[in-house]
Amino acid sequence: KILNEKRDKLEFSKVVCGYPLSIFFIVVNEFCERFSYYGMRAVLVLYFKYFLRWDDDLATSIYHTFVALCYLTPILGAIVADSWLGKFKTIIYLSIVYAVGQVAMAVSAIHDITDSDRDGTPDSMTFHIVLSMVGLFLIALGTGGIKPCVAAFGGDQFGEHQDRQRRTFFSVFYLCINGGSLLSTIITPVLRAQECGIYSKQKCYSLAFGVPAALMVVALVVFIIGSGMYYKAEPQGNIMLDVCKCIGFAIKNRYRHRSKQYPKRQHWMDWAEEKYDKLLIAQIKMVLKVLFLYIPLPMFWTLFDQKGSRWTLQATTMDGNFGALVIQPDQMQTVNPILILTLVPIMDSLIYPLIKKCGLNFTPLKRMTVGMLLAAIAFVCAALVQIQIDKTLPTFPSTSQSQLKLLNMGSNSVTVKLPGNDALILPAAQVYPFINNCNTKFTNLLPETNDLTSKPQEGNNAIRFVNGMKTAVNVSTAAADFGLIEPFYYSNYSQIKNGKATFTLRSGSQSCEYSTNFGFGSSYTFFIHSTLVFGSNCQDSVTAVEDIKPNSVHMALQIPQYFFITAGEVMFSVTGLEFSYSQAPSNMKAVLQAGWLFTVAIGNFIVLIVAELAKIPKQWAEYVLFASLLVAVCVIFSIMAYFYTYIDPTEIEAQFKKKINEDDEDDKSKPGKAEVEMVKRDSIKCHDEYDKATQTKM
Ligand SMILES: N[C@@H](Cc1ccc(O)cc1)C(=O)NCC(=O)O
Repeated sequence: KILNEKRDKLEFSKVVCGYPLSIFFIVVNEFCERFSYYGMRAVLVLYFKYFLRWDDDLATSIYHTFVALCYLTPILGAIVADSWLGKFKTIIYLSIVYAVGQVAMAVSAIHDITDSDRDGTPDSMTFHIVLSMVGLFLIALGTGGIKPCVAAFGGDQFGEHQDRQRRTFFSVFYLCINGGSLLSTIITPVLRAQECGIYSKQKCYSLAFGVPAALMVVALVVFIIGSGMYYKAEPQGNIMLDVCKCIGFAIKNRYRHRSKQYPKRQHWMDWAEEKYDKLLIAQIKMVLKVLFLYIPLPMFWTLFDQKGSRWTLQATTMDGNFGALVIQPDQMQTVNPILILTLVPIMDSLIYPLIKKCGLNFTPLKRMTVGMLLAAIAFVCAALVQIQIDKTLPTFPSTSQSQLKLLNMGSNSVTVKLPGNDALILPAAQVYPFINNCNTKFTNLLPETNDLTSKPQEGNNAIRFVNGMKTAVNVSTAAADFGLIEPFYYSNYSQIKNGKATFTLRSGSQSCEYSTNFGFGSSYTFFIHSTLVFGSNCQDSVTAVEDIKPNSVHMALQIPQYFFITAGEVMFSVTGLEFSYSQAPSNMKAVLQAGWLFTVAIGNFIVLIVAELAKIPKQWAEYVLFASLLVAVCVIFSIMAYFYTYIDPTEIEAQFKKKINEDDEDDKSKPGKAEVEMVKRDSIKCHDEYDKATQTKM
């Protein structure tokens, strides 16, 4: 009945170029949903840091917890879909939850709501924190819950004879994911940078969250419009409960019959045969076989998800000047979806057919193995880039050392003699950095200062001023205020972005301007000469002393690592998504999709654990460690894959149903046995549906 219903539905539904029209609504829905998710995610850490005023550690932890939660909730969504509501209703209900969550985030970012004194900052941070946490929880529930359902629901729209089209669908589906995420990761940071507000203008996080919220509503509406065209498989009872009970019974029964007197069975699940239907046992075997194969997979995601963390940090120590275009470190991540949009069509229409033409059978599991190797190569590239960067980094004092910097404020060179060191000549307006073991004490040389102990963060430049004049000077730029600097004293460091900066130097009512260009990640001490005359050009009266060189390794060097990780993603992830669908029994498609997504969640946890425990001092060595781990895991996976036999679940299910049907016919001719069988079958819910399906099919 089910198969016939599906065939009827598919025959009735409109077909465009061999594809069911319903697919159009599903891919547009995915495009909008991914826009919503990645758009919101792109500004989330900044929202925590600058709106909620959390420190870096708290912001990063909550961010990663949220991402991990988004990949844990698919299990919940899949269970609800496969056992209770069906995929269609699950997608609708959870999309509403999702949209409410996005709206909650947008509202939580309106500072005016609690800004009663109208000073631009919220007065009750608790309100904003609670609302945003509720919002994030609903989003995680929604995005994760619908994720396995949408992919599986799309797969359901194809008939048995449409294998090729279904494979293409999964590729197009992946393109839509990346099209949506690419657009949103470009757009939402721009929206965030706008200023908005009712009483006072602040960075517009509410707009940056509001647009993704609107897109989620669009996703829901588009999905509902397609409603009449979908094939909607009915859920077949609480299948997960049946599966758990069946596995539990098999284990218990096996344990009860552990003595040697009982003959062994082919598979440990066969110990459930006394109580459970053979079809259900066969379906569980299919799922377990695939889940077993999933065990090594989280390692791929462990490497893949470091794009957003370690690789972005690496980019902060690099030069992002691409001529007309200046790329910020976090914008480098958009290389991934851009490459996906080019690589998926190339792979599908050129590389895979070419490999097939060469007579090679490039099976899904082989593709996934190659995908893992490519990700390992990407990390080797990252390590090589890191080695280049390390060569350009300054030497900072270790915990047992101190640093002394001497600045000659005079107009002539001076000779300096430090205890236990040779005399040195220090030219005018120059800094001499001196790293010294803590046991040598210098007294009365310089007042205590908090100097830099690492490269400036996020590709910014750390700038300070030293005032060599006899009068106090006020220094400011559009982005920073250095305050009033007393005579022969220095300001604190301020962070300045790359590009041209103009500093205004002011003393009383008089002022002058000093302009200069900055690269990425440098540090300068600007020395204001005693000869400066306000009201005239002060360009020649300020000397820039370079404390830390600007980043000199170009960000373009990250492109090879992005290329390899994305090529790996196309081979691993796009293939894995389709593999999880095609190898799942009909009643557990969403569950296996959720299993696939669960490997992503585990991968994210491994990042957190390894980063915490390993504490490898050299970043390049950590990259090499991750690459080696993935190669080791890849070898294990290829051995497991070698022993995996591909199945056609529809075919197996049909054979079982046919067999059950034949047995039924036999039983009808044997008086009394049919009743016994009926009682047995009543206890297995899914059995009936399949039985009927086979009868109609035949
Ligand atoms: N390639 C990722 C999407 C992506 C986009 C932008 C980024 O900065 C990072 C990742 C992908 O396709 N993921 C699968 C998914 O379902 O989201």
